[in-house]
Amino acid sequence: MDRLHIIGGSPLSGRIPVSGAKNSALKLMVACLLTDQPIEFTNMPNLADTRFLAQLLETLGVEVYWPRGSSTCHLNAAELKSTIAPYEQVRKMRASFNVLGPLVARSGHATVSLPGGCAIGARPVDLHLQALEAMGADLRVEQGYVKAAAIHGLKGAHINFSTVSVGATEHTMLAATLAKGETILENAAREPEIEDLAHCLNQMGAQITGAGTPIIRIKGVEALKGTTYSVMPDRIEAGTFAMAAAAAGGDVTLDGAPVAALGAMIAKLREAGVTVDADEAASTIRIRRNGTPLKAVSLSTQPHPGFPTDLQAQFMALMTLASGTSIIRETIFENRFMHAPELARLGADITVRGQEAVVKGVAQLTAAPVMATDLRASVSLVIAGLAAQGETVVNRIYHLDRGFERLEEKLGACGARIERRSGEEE
Ligand SMILES: CC(=O)N[C@H]1[C@@H](OP(=O)(O)OP(=O)(O)OC[C@H]2O[C@@H](n3ccc(=O)[nH]c3=O)[C@H](O)[C@@H]2O)O[C@H](CO)[C@@H](O)[C@@H]1O
Ligand SMILES: C=C(OP(=O)(O)O)C(=O)O
Repeated sequence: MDRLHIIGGSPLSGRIPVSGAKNSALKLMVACLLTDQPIEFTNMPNLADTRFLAQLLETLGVEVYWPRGSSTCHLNAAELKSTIAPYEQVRKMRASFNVLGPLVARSGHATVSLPGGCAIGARPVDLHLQALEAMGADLRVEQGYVKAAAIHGLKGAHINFSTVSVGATEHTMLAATLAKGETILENAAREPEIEDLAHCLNQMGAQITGAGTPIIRIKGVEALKGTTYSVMPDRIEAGTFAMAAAAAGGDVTLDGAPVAALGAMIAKLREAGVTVDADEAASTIRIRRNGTPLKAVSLSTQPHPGFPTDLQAQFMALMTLASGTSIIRETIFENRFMHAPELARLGADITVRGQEAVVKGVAQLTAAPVMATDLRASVSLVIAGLAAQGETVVNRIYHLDRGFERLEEKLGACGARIERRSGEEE
């Protein structure tokens, strides 16, 4: 099992290229199921999650051509050989569940394993299922699988989501592209990845308006066609490096950053006393902190355009070093503070009370062995390790490999002393 060894305490300096967005790529890849023509994705991040989804698509009959290390991925779903997404493949990665709607839209039926809960929360899929039912799918849940059929195709529906859900919004949007008639989604999620998916689907011939607002309209079409599409840059990866630079200190410029998608994060970093120069036209964000103390800043995670839950752990790592007390509220997932006890091993002072973490800043973190528990929690430990005195070992980094491409290489290029090693946990 791989682990990271980090010798902290030195500032970061240099440029970091931002990779394609995992959370966009996963839904874009699923869109290939909606057409029998080839699709080419560029700026595709090489991650455990995207490679894993490619394998599931292959199980369904999609021809995948994606050489190792390449950021261009070709998918061709000319003929599907299966409409069954097995437990082993959906259990390991929740985004796999999103093949359900497209398979039903294309083939009239599908059997897809329920994804189940995960470390950060229960994460039900009731909203996904309600939306597909509203579109005329006949659903049964048996032995952990959703069996769905719409032999005469899906039909447009008016759906008002009771909770803002990124996954349910994207899933329904995908399925509605081939439905008969118009689908209207109210209380839709507004995350930038939803706009990215809508742009790609529209390039494929879909008729979607309103993505990025709470009301999305999708006029169903007979068929979609192939396209070439560039995956948007990863705002969570960019935000993570911004916080690493802020925590370790130094001067780092992020290249190819989705500036407009990072408004809430940039505002919080500035409030904390970090100098942030964001240039939307150049797609760069420069982060500087040279000796200025960090100020404690409180926040509450919110659906976009609020502060993203996927950056909460990283911000907490930063706040462990601020002067004063910050209160961090997690409102999206019920169990997303597993990094708190691990950060405490590095000397952080954090008290978790339900959905709130009270972080009292300390003057210095000190190195320790720690354990990654989920994707963003893992990287928060890397951030803390970069700022801590001594050698921190982050164990179980397979979580990290789900969503960060060449992390050690990118940080190492800015002077971080970070190395991946294999073997027994430390
Ligand atoms: C692959 C991907 O893009 N993952 C992102 C996606 O996850 P995901 O799409 O799973 O997150 P959702 O936006 O759906 O979840 C938001 C909340 O709604 C609840 N809910 C969701 C669906 C449902 O049917 N019923 C229900 O109750 C969830 O349990 C959660 O409490 O958005 C999250 C919120 O920005 C991010 O943290 C994840 O990184
Ligand atoms: C929670 C995340 O991913 P997923 O929804 O795939 O679990 C994430 O990207 O932080």
